[in-house]
Amino acid sequence: MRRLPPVLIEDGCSRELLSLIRTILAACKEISFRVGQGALSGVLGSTLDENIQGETQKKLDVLSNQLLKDILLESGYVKAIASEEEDFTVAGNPDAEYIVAFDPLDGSSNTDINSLVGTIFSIMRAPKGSDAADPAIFMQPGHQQVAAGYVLYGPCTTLALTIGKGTRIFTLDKTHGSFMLTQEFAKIPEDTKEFAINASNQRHWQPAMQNYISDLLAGETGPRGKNFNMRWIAAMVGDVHRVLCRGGLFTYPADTKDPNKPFKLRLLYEANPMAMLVEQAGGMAHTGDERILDIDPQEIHQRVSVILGSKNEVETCLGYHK
Ligand SMILES: O=P(O)(O)OC[C@H]1O[C@](O)(COP(=O)(O)O)[C@@H](O)[C@@H]1O
Ligand SMILES: [Mg+2]
Ligand SMILES: [Mg+2]
Repeated sequence: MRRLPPVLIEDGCSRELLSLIRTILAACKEISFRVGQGALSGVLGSTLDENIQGETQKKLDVLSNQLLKDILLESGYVKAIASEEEDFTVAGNPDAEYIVAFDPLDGSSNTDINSLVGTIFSIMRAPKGSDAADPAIFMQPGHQQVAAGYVLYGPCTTLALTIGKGTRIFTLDKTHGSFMLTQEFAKIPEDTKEFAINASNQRHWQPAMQNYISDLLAGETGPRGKNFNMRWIAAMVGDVHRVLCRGGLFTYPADTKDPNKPFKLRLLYEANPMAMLVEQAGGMAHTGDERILDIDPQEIHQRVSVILGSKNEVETCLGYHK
């Protein structure tokens, strides 16, 4: 079984990018350990604080963010970082080549129930001559990402990673702390009978999504002529991992529940990296209006609607949006 560094070098990964990825993974190994300690870690439960997006921060959100931020900034490999748990971008080494956006702990409401959580990251090049303190360096469409990945802290700790040459899956060998290649190339089946959506929002969806989901639920007796199963982990990282493993459609569509917040998932550190991983595994990732990776971001915590997964099923869903 092969370790991560030689695999990435074979894929043409530069030494500097490899060092940056290994730096992120060093923090993720520490997060994996803390998450795995559960109640023994002393960091379950919520803080008294909210992030800039008005969401209560879990103690593990804050700890994971601090671990990633410290190790990345100390490494000298990043010019700037953007995080779900930071109000603004943070400047790093002005001479570094890369910038990193991350969701330190995705699905953090799952920490208290011993369910799936993960870290999602997106790596881009800093534009030449850019100022490390200028948030505009993150305003690049997702197709410019040079690498994207997530680390899923589940019964085992799994890394899905792409540097634009397919999506590979690694498993953390906790006996010696190395990520080992356990799936050469993830390939999302084009067809599926499984979908994931938070159905409690159903009455707030737009008509296109209402119609699409009601046709899935009608199963054999409806226009689709086949039965569909439904799953919802409440952590995008867990739902996308299932899609990478066995296909499916995952969506968090626009809704009218809160007129100030029509979308849930964040573009820079949730939708973009997941879209790259999914496309590199042969799937599709769309908002309903456009390809996620083609969106020009306007601000670091921007939210978007997400429809991703098995190609033919995403296309069918998009057919309802025309
Ligand atoms: O609360 P809901 O509607 O089930 O939303 C779940 C979604 O929210 C998220 O948990 C948001 O991520 P964070 O935990 O990083 O805020 C997604 O991972 C997930 O798909
Ligand atoms: Mg998240
Ligand atoms: Mg998070």
